Amino acid sequence: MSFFERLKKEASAEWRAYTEHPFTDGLADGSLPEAAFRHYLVQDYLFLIEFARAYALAVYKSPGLADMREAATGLSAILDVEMNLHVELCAGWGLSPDDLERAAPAVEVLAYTRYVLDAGMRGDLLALKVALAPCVIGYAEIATRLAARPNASATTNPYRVWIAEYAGAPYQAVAANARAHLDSLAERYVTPARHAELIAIFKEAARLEADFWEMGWRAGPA
Ligand SMILES: Cc1ncc(C[n+]2csc(CCO)c2C)c(N)n1
Repeated sequence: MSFFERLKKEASAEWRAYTEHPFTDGLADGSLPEAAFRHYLVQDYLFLIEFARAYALAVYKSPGLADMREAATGLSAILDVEMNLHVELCAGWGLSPDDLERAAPAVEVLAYTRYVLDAGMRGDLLALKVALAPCVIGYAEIATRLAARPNASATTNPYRVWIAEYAGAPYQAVAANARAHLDSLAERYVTPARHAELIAIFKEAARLEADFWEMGWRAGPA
């Protein structure tokens, strides 16, 4: 079993609560209230700014050049690709990138991003990549599941662009690379004594992902 599979198995309750959250079903069939999606997306823009810092920290924490390049690719995927999706979708509501940057961050954004940055600052690159894994690999898994649903790509589904972005080949390749890199780091740096520490980090990050969906979900009409 790969290191990533092992993490997922050990954290199966947290992983399911995150990847099968009702918010994701609402995206798949288009039933998610717009207010919920909008709140999520604005907060996610702020989240991505902080996540870019975590990838920059991964560059700094990299023992070798190959690790550094992998982290730099992740940084660029956020700043040059993923945030464009947010800017385009938010422009549809009349929100500019400046408006997004000026929004007040929700506690869920602060909790998650501070947790990941702290795990990376006190730990090594492997600990940081374990904290980043639910985010990067989880979204690929979620989008693949959603894209297979009957209404996911229907023109009547307002969330089809979001699903297509994360289910599409370019993003799936980013996630596959992240997964392969995590497994290779684990081969180099995991010792039996570290398992508990790494599983705890993975569980916590998955739990904070579920809280992030929950934040969006609560912003929809009751
Ligand atoms: C709460 C939250 N979790 C995960 C992602 C997805 N994501 C964040 S960084 C990154 C790597 C490359 O862009 C990916 C896929 C998100 N947007 N928001």
